[in-house]
Amino acid sequence: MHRLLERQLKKLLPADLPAERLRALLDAIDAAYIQADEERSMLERALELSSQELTKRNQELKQQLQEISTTKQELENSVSLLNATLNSTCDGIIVFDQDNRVIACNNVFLKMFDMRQEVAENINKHHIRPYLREKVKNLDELTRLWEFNKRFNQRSSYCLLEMKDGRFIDCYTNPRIHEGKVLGRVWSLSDITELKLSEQQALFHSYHDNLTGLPNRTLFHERLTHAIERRGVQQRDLAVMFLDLDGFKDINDSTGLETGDQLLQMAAQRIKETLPPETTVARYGGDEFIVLLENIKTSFEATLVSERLRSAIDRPFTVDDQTFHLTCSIGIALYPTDSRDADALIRKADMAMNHAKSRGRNNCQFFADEFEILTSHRLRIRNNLKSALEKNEFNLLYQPKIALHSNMIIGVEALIRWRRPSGEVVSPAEFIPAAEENGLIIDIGNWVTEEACKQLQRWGRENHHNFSVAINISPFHFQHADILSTITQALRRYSVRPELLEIELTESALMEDIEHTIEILAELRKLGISCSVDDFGAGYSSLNYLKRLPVDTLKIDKMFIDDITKSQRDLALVDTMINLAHHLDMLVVAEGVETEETVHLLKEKRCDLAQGYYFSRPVSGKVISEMLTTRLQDRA
Ligand SMILES: Nc1nc2c(ncn2[C@@H]2O[C@H](COP(=O)(O)O[C@H]3[C@@H](O)[C@H](n4cnc5c(=O)[nH]c(N)nc54)O[C@@H]3COP(=O)(O)O)[C@@H](O)[C@H]2O)c(=O)[nH]1
Repeated sequence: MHRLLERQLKKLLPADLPAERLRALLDAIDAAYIQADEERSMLERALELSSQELTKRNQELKQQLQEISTTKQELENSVSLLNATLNSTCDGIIVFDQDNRVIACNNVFLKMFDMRQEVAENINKHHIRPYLREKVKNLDELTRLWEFNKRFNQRSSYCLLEMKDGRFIDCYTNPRIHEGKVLGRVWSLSDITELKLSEQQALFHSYHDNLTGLPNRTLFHERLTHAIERRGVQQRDLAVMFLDLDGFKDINDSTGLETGDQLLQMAAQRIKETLPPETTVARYGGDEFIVLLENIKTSFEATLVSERLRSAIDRPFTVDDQTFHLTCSIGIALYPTDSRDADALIRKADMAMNHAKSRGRNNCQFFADEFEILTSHRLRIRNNLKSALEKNEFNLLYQPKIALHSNMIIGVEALIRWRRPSGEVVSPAEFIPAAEENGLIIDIGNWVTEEACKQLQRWGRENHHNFSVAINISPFHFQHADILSTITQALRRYSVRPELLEIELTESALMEDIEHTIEILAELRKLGISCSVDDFGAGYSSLNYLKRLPVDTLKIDKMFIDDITKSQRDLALVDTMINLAHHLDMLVVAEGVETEETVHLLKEKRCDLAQGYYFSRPVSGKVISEMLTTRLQDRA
């Protein structure tokens, strides 16, 4: 204790205060001071400590604030990046949390579903369904996807939405997974309408014919196969009808492709309209159509349908003020009678159609087993042609052409024959079409040219000059081979004058590529080789082409000549053809003359030349030599 305080206390306290009590008092005061000192220093210490703590805390808080601000900045950056990303994709995006609440969606999504932002944000599973029902056609598909997502919440899933407004929307969903826990789902939606439409278009084109819009042969085959499968259960019959427009190629060749196309479209429409709406009608090829009749009870039903089809095609067609008359040939194969197999039914209906055609067109024919034999015969012919050429099984016969005013043979038509080693003679009417199919017609045509020139040389050596040979050139040969060089080489090889050779071309051959034809005929004419139009009137005769073509002779088809003695109409037609040819400075040959009466009438009508069994059947070159010698002797 401070000495001054101690002295003051002693002065104030009674002097008789016992020393031990004074001591105790002073000690107590001393102790109180010491304690107060201690407390003060403790307080000071405490104050000092809490100030340090506050400073530290303050610093920490500052740091935390800094961190929060940085985090906020980063968060804002991320959100803006996320929004920019969401809105820069072409896909609609919508993100859900685990309770199916919308967390985010982009503008594409809003536009896709014609939805406002606040509506999207408040979507929940209760009101989304009626909303989607209004827009989505195949809601079942979406329901299926939701169920799948619920069951397999860690998997991605997909569905295609068909919207009621015709759009197609592709939906992909992916789970949002964090540390193994599913936090929700991200849906990505793309509008694939254009893709889908072009896919549908491509699919349509692969199953339909471009020109007529009818199913094509692939689709027909599929439908027939399905119908056969269903038949197994239902036990009802089917009919496959093969329909081919008669002589359509000639029309196409003479009028041009555009008119031909329009006619095909009109014919397709007529066929469709004639049949019940559920019937499958397909375009099988150029002018071929095929029909599938389901649930027929008797073959008579098929006959009735084919009659309806034939009369529908029989009505005149008008294209650009031009009227066309078409007919068709129909072949029918029945399930299960003719076959239980789709390919076989089509093949047999085709065979029956070919048979209907060979019976004179505008016909309907049911399949019969013997057609298969006929077809295989045709196939055999086709396969044997090559070796026939190599083995020299062909020969030429010659049919005289008579000048009606003088009864003299002025030339011959060369007609090919095929004599098989067995002795069987195959008619050119059978093997020429087969040779045209397999391309051998060019080799055969070249052989005929060579052989005819060789024979002309022989006749020349026998002093039969000024006497021409006409050779038949097939359309395929004329259009696809270098006919000019074949002919000039053969003429040169056998030293034959070009004026002695004539070529015969049918109307269809002449019209196939008219400009090319005119060019070649002009070249031939320059060389001195003449040309005649064979079977005039049998094809689709166009006076327009006659005017333009450099042809010298017109050969009237046998079918017009046959009846001129009985039919005034036919006689009038032949008369008109003769006059027409004369006006165009052409000679006229009547084909297939068989009677004296016919010859008489032809002379009356001033026909120039005639050819036919009345004068002579086709005979060998040797017989022709004899004929020429006899006539020369007769004249002498
Ligand atoms: N590309 C080639 N085609 C040829 C060749 N040789 C013949 N052919 C063509 O084959 C078809 C059938 O010919 P073919 O059996 O020889 O019959 C011809 C005559 O024999 C026959 N004809 C002649 N006169 C009469 C008759 O009075 N009555 C009667 N019933 N038939 C008769 O007509 C055929 C002549 O036809 P066309 O040539 O049309 O004038 C036939 O289309 C031949 O063209 C060949 O080498 N190449």
